[in-house]
Amino acid sequence: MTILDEINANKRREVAEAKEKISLDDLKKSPFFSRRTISLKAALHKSGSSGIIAEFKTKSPSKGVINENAEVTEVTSGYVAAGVCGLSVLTDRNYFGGSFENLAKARFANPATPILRKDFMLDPYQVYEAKAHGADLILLIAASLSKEEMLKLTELAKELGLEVLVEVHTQEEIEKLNPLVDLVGVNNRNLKTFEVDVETSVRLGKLLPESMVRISESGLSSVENIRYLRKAGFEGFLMGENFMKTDDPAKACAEFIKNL
Ligand SMILES: O=C(O)c1ccccc1NCC(=O)[C@H](O)[C@H](O)COP(=O)(O)O
Repeated sequence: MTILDEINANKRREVAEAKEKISLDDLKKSPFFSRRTISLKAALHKSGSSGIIAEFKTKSPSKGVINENAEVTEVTSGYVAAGVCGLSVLTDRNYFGGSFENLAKARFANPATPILRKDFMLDPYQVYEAKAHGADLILLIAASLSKEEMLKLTELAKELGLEVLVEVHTQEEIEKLNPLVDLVGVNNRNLKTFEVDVETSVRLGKLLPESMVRISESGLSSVENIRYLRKAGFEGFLMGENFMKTDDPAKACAEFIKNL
């Protein structure tokens, strides 16, 4: 069993429990449900965009505890002041220390910035949850879904006004993309071995449909990484640990963006 299999099995249990506690009708009553969402794609295409999508991530399966003191409002508003074009907030509690509370806090603090609900999405119920807690887009991990499942979740997200970022790590996973997908993220981290290789983005980037907005995810730690990936056609760069492992993630992010 890989870590992704384990996380997904746990997620299925969590979703079943959540459905018992909060009905779809209740999720639809959230004040966030009628909110107009913000496009990450548009933010990436704005002239002068840094392309950085900074993640609030306090722990991970590969690194354990990354930062136990970070406070979501302070860090995410600092990221926005630093010039990121989007935020990613983990909502998985067991493996990443995330929560819906963090997502809602980031939403309140950053009303004009696109926010990704970063979680392991397997069930349509989770798409409603994302909208109800203030997200603008969701992540679908191709390794966890069939082409048909991915299409259904994408259609629902689009219906609710959410953008869809599909994460791929292999050529076979690219075959699962559908025309409704807004952005494609190449994960540089192999979720079976945790090995990180930026060349994965360059290799798979060449195989992606021309029209797709490309995001490189994981293991990015230097300005040189970003320049190299920009030349390879990437417009977005999802970065978590590099900022979160410092005492002041927002300051680290500001210094990084200043040097881009
Ligand atoms: O980060 C992990 O250890 C991990 C393990 C299993 C599944 C997913 C995992 N990470 C999720 C992510 O996509 C990253 O948090 C994101 O790309 C940022 O990566 P990084 O900049 O390396 O923190």
